[in-house]
Amino acid sequence: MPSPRRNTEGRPLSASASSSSSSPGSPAHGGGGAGRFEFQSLLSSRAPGVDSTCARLRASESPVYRRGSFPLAGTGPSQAPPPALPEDDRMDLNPSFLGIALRSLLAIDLWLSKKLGVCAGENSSWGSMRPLMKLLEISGHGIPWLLGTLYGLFRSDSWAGREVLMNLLFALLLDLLLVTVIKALVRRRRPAHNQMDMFVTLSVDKYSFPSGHASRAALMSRFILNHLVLAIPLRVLTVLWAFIVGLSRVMLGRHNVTDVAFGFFLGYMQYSIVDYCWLSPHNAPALFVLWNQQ
Ligand SMILES: CC(C)=CCC/C(C)=C/COP(=O)(O)O
Repeated sequence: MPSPRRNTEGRPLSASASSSSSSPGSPAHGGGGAGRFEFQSLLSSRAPGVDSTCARLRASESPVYRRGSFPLAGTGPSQAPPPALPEDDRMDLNPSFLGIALRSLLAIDLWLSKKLGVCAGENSSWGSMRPLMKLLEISGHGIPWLLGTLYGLFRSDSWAGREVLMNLLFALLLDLLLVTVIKALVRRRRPAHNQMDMFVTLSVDKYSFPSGHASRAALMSRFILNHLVLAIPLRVLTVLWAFIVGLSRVMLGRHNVTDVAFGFFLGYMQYSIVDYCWLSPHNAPALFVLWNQQ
């Protein structure tokens, strides 16, 4: 049996007040009004203890209602305008709309990621491209970049070269650290269609947010563009490589689109940190002492 409708102070509304404005089937009444149910669920999801009647009244007290466009708007002269709500209650609706936006974004993210995961398995529609995608995966993996940087650092015979490579090493380690911390905090599972057959992973790599490959690719390409004087075609190729590494993560089914998008953003920002804290023999002599002794 439906509970009697109440005013904002919790007192039952008069029969005329409760029946004058809502009819079965109207969104306000709840008979088949899908919009109302969504609205109500949003309100109740924000405040778990609030019952549906209370949620309905909150809806009737929204600014939309006060402007007269909501079906619960009073029609009789006996109906006084609803009392003003405390500021907190009036603000309540906004986070719900943010919640809807976020949930919609997540739904689109999952749908798009599944659609793009065309190399997720050998039997997927683009399964034959999987070896190429895995090659791209290795090109953005941390191990080759770390080993290559260490090798260059110890082989370099110029101070300028050592300085750049020392900062590249710092950038790679910072990236590894930040991605590990965020993955451990967010703990978003990899897509269900992913096959966990990656080469050398850390324990946090069972999580997918953010994509470590995407962040490294963005970081490396910004680093290369800023510190290696390259011809235009090579610069274009560098940016293209970063983009394709990111795309290949979704095509392999390793990540959702938002993991890769955030990975790109993270890598981009990491370069700004590296650039701001740029290490040199002047501000970090201890790091370069090894070569001073040679
Ligand atoms: C073991 C080292 C040094 C790095 C791990 C690299 C790795 C496996 C990152 C995961 O990347 P995604 O988050 O894009 O899958």
